[in-house]
Amino acid sequence: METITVKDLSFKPFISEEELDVAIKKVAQKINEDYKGKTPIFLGVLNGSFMFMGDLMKSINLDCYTSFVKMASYEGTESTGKINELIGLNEDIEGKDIILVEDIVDTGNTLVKLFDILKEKNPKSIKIATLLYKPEAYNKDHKIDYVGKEIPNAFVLGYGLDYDGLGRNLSSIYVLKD
Ligand SMILES: O=P(O)(O)OC[C@H]1O[C@H](OP(=O)(O)OP(=O)(O)O)[C@H](O)[C@@H]1O
Ligand SMILES: Nc1nc2[nH]cnc2c(=O)[nH]1
Repeated sequence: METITVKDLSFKPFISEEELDVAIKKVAQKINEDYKGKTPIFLGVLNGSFMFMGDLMKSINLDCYTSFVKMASYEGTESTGKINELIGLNEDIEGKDIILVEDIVDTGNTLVKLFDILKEKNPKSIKIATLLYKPEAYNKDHKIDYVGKEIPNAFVLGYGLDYDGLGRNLSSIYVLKD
């Protein structure tokens, strides 16, 4: 694996496909144990989670539902400021066990917004599974239940994660070269 260039930036190899595979299977195994006998709804957060979700679900052996949501944020009026809307949730989640699937938790802003919106729909439980987690950047109190890999506070690319829309198709993770 070599250095790659995406637009104006150079990235170097960071997490190989093999390492990702091991991390994902570990997360799946833990979820399989924790949710034995339950029928959770896995909710992938688009766009970034599509690859993780695909590989994770192949190792989940529970009866489960699989769906995707997306956060859309737009400018409201002066008094309402930025409005965050959850789109794509068609199922009724009341009384259901939800597992939110993210590619990365960085500051935690996205996670907290999603959590607040979902909580209003009265699910039985909401847990978070993320492939990558940046502990140095995270500034929220919310517990992150399943983490594939902890990484330093650097910009990463590939396996669903983009730079300006590009690079999501890379099958491993790269990090910005300094
Ligand atoms: O913890 P945070 O600082 O909120 O960052 C994490 C979020 O950022 C990325 O999504 P983004 O908004 O870039 O959308 P995308 O998945 O479509 O790329 C990523 O997929 C997470 O959802
Ligand atoms: N591509 C990419 N998106 C992110 N969103 C939050 N953190 C990151 C990151 O390190 N890389």
